[in-house]
Amino acid sequence: MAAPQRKMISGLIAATFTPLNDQGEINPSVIERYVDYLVKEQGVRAVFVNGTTGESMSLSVEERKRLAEEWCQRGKGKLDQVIVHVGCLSLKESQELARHAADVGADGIAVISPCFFKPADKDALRKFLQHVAKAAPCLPFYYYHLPALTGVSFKAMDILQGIEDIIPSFQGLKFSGSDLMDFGQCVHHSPPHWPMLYGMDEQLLAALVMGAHGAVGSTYNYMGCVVNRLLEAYEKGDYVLARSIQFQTQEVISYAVKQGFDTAVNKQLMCVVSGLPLGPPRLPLQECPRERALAIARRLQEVLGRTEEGALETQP
Ligand SMILES: CC(=O)N[C@H](C=O)[C@@H](O)[C@H](O)[C@H](O)CO
Ligand SMILES: CC(=O)C(=O)O
Repeated sequence: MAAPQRKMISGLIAATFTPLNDQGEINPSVIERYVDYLVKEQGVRAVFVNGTTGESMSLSVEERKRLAEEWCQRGKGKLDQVIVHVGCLSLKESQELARHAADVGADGIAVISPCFFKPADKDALRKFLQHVAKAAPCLPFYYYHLPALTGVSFKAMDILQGIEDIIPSFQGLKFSGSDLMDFGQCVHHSPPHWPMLYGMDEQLLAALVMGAHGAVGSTYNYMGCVVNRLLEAYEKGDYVLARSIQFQTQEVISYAVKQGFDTAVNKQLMCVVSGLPLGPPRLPLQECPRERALAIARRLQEVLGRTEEGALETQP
């Protein structure tokens, strides 16, 4: 069965954090407020749930199901799309999550490569993806390319080539790598209705030039409103403004990197900026000192302020 036609996803997609309570249990009750925060405060209307940022590999299958369900339910009428990442080390678990995502009304599923036993070649990975996709044949399927974390670095282009023949529901790519030639080849050789989504927030503008339709990232949780202006400027052909906004987000991210930016720090930063009680990360990640997140938040505040002024300065 072919996947039904849905509106092609574009623009910014926030890779969501997983709310935990102080006991370290998932806390889905925060998700309703989280949705409202993204929509109202960040102008972000699409989410990528249970990915890297959501610490999916540290969650149980049951927890991932509960979170996917809550995001789909709470997002109804508010979010344009809820994409659920269902990649696991176990094919069976990925299939179970794919079926579940279809049952709870997700708009798409994404899968990374297994990364303990790694696929020996691109065909092994393509077969793995195919077997997951088959469990939810009506859901648009995205390949999530994340070589730095999976250690699986076949060219995304080699995974995509002719993939619609083995995965009829194949629908696009989330490319979290820095190889813009590979990304460009994916754009060049894919049908125009496959969204090509870029995942390194610090160099989104370069990916837009290369043909990205949108972006999935962690920083859109708290810099979505700023990066939306980058997208607008790019659409209008104001590359000077687009670049100055990208430079500003780079300043925030590079400052954060100097403070030891990882998913734990990122989550704490989101708590500080949004006021949402997202709780600690789960082991093996460890909570970062609040002072560190506050310092990054302050930098962010300064830079976002400058973005406003910078934007005004370049207006005609
Ligand atoms: C590995 C990882 O989590 N990547 C995120 C999503 O793809 C990004 O949004 C980064 O957090 C961001 O680009 C900052 O480096
Ligand atoms: C950032 C991203 O795409 C993820 O959390 O998976």
